[in-house]
Amino acid sequence: MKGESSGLIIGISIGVVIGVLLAIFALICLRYHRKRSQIENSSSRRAATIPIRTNGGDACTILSDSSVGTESPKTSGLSPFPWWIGGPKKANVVSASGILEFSYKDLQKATCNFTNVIGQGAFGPVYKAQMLTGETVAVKVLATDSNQGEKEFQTEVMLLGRLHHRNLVNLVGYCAEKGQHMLIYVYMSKGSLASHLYSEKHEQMSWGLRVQIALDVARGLEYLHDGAVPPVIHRDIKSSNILLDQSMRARVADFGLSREEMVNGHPSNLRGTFGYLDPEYISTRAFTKKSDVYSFGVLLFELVAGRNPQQGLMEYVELAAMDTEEKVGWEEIVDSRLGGKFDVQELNEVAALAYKCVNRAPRKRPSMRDIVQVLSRMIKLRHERKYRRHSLPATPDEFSIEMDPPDHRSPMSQHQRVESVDSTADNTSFEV
Ligand SMILES: Nc1ncnc2c1ncn2[C@@H]1O[C@H](COP(=O)(O)OP(=O)(O)OP(=O)(O)O)[C@@H](O)[C@H]1O
Repeated sequence: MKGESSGLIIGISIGVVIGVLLAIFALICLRYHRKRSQIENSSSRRAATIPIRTNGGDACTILSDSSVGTESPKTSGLSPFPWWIGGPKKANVVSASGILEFSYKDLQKATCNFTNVIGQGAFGPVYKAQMLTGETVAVKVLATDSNQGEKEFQTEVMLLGRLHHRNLVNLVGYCAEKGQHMLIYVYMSKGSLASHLYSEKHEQMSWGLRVQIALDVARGLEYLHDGAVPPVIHRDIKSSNILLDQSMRARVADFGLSREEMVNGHPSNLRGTFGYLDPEYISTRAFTKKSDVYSFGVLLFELVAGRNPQQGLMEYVELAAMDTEEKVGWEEIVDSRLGGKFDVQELNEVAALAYKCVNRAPRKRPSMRDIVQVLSRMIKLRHERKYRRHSLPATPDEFSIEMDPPDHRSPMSQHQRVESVDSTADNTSFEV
């Protein structure tokens, strides 16, 4: 009798254990299917809503529409962040916007316990992170004293995640753990335009490169103003927010972040950076696309003159403008470090364009689309001149034209560059 009852107890126990195991298994299967369909939904939702420009070479190659698969990035070769395949398990959850969520632990490892500082901004420090796959990203840790709540942060990430362009420093992921908010961006190995303009440790930038950078920035802004849905106003265009990649192509950083300009540690109710701020915005407090155009105009003058807008650049420009006649006479302000190696006509056109951008009356300023047309036409003409020079004997005054710096880009990216010049060929007749 005793033996029978203990047999019964053992039988019931085994039954219960098997039952529990089966229930756990069923739960795991259910969760797996739910997660899979969630990822599929988010991917297809994203594919349908991301405003991706396909004209010319402007479509982003990192997170483009075609790179978004319907599988989890863990297993799919069509991951929105392809190099992450096979990375640590917890780190690649896809959020609703299609942006990857990284784990704090992995970022801690990748940044050598947050010691690889590459910069410090008003939001907080920026770290270089070496991922296990060998890829490098930049991790921006947002200040913990920020008032931004979890929900606002997720909303911001979702909004940022929609914006992709080859002239933007694209957001690739985020981390919201241990009370920290971090944004993970494409790593720009050559640092900021400001450091190239003002730091002794960099080589001087040629005139040709400066115009190319201006066009890259203009294209990034044109996308934000006219390509993104809804449109985005940058609000803080300045040389430290322009970052350069390995081949010195420029991308606009820090777009879409909500932040107030701090004065002595207190919010000033103004957003942007002194020296680049549209005077109209200062008086009306209304920031428009044309306020970005104003800041872009200041940036153009900065590229021409190699002077810091926070150290009297615009006063210097206003003085010089007294001796100019639209597209004539701007040589006076050119950066002496160019050693006279610049195309006089291009210089005058760029300066005249910049002067239109900083017009006190916003409606008289050109749009970013107009600006892209003027700059791309200038580069196209330069290419044509270069081509002609190769096929005809050079005339004496052509010797003063500065050649483009040698292009160290890959054959693929060189091809894209030619495409981007050609893509504007049909609509380059606009004159600002
Ligand atoms: N994606 C990136 N790749 C490489 N370096 C970066 C990247 N993002 C930022 N940095 C570096 O970190 C620095 C600080 O960047 P951050 O955007 O936080 O501040 P900032 O633009 O310099 O100033 P502010 O916050 O006042 O706008 C940059 O100047 C740059 O040198």
